Amino acid sequence: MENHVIVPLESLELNDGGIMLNYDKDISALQEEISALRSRQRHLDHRRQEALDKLIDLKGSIRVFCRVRPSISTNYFMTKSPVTVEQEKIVVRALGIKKEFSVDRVFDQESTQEDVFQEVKPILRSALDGHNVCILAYGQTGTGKTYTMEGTNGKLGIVPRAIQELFSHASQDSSSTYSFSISMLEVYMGSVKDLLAPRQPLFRSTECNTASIISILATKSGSVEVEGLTDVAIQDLKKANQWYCRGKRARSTSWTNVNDVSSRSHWWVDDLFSHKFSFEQYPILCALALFVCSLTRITIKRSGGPTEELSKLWLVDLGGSERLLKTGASGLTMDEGKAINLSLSALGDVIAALRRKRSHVPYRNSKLTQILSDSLGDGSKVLMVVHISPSDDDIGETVCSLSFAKRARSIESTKELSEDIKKLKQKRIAELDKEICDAEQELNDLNEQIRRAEISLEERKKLSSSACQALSDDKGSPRSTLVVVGHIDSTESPQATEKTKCRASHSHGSIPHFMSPTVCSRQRHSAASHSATKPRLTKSVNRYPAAELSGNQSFSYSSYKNAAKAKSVAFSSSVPKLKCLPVKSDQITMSNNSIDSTAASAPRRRESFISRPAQRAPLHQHRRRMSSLT
Ligand SMILES: Nc1ncnc2c1ncn2[C@@H]1O[C@H](COP(=O)(O)OP(=O)(O)OP(=O)(O)O)[C@@H](O)[C@H]1O
Repeated sequence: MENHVIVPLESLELNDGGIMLNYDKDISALQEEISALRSRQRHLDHRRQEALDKLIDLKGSIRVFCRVRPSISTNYFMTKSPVTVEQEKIVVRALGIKKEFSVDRVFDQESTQEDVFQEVKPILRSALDGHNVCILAYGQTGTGKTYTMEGTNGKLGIVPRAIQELFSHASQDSSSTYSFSISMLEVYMGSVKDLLAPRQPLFRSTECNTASIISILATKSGSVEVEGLTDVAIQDLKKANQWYCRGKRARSTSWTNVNDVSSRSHWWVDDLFSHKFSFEQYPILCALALFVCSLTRITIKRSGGPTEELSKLWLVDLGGSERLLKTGASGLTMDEGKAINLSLSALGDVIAALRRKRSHVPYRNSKLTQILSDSLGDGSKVLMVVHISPSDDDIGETVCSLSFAKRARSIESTKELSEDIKKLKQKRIAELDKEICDAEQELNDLNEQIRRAEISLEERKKLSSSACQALSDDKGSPRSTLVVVGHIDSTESPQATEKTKCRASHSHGSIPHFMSPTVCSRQRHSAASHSATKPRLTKSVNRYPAAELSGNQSFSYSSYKNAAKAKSVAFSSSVPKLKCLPVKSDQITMSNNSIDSTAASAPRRRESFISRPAQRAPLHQHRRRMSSLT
């Protein structure tokens, strides 16, 4: 079986040393092109990052959103909701009192998971750019924190969408290499439980409990490490989802173990008298269900730039404490209530201190704020989604949650911006948005260009090594054939070009391309009918008498010099020159219908030549074999 190596004609250079394959030059030209594209890509990405930073800072690096849960009341005579919303404002009316709360964005009852995620997306880009990011869901139980963060099967929440987005971006960004890892934990009454560690039911025994307690360390560089926390490398989206689901299961399992409670959401109201647990158990269950903060951490490692960047994306479902008051819990439960209230109020204090740019930020006041301390402060981006219920019954808790939100964004709420400044701010935000959009568009185009250049480079490299092999491997691969593909005649029809392309591709197969009788005979015809090309051919060859022409379909070179000159006349190519490989003249036999000396300036068409370095078969032998086929 013969091996055919297709070589573009332009890659041949003939000089005193012989016929050259000049792939190296072509490869280095492509490498240079790729490196120029990459440098443009880095520059653009830097510009995009700067614009995004400015945009996020302008919008506020601590942003507070509010989401209103749809009404779930089945009461047809339900009174009008006390909560009304505007784009950036919530108004609560009760007992003739009207309270207004400003937030950065309100998601009303009709808003979808996609609407929420669109607002979250820019902050994720920030995490990929190397900033620590923290997204927190806060609110009364049953208001949709888990729905927003996790979602349901058909309506994915922020966490699965964020994971998808990270992987999707990583696969598109050819300027950097990203690696991700995931950790999941719960903070409960000042203890930390590792959700991805080998499973140990939290409440089965004291040993299990203590085994789950992990300490929090601050490193010299200022970053925070949760000592002993399982951190799993996630190579792809599928693995990421598997680990995320495992963490979620570990979380629900702990509740199931205690009480056979399948969900932490609505069970407590409906099941209060449903005989699932005794009245004595109930306050404890409430406390457990309400006061656990669930945290998912995605660690992002980005390399490819001058330095390796490491950032954390925290996705936090905060426990709510309000229901405790309604349950009349006492004893242990009240202690738990205090613990969670401490956590949440500590978080409020931290956020308020950061908003006011205070020099002292009280991170150490709770485990939660300690864990999040390097992701809430300077250079980090924080997003809190406060959840409220539209129901009249929950008015007290709604006001509590909104007061918390107000506290978190205290600077903005106390110092309202004038209309002019607001307009200027909006204008600048729109400009930055456009800048980011344009940069992203250009980056996508660049990515595509780089991808194509890399494919060409790979092809060149493969071709180069195959051609070298075919030319140099006299003994080892005696039957390898070099098929030279080049442009010759600008007058050939597109259909013929297609056929010759096809022939070139078929020459990879077991029948050598020059043995294809149909194409040859067609081309013989074609060459004969194109009498205009003949004089040019004769002219070019006549200038170099050593070049032998046989009929109108093939010729062979008997001297390198002549061949080199003939080629330079017939195919002076603008394509970068490739790797030089000396070959004896009789190793290459060119078979062709006609050669047009004007081809260099004419549009290219592909034509095939055959070189058989190993066999060194003279041209008449080729013809004999061809005729024996027909
Ligand atoms: N925006 C929404 N659209 C549709 N359904 C919602 C929405 N928000 C919440 N729900 C539904 O309301 C119920 C309670 O929501 P969820 O369990 O997310 O509340 P939660 O605040 O996480 O409660 P807990 O604090 O107990 O975990 C769920 O059945 C959920 O599907």
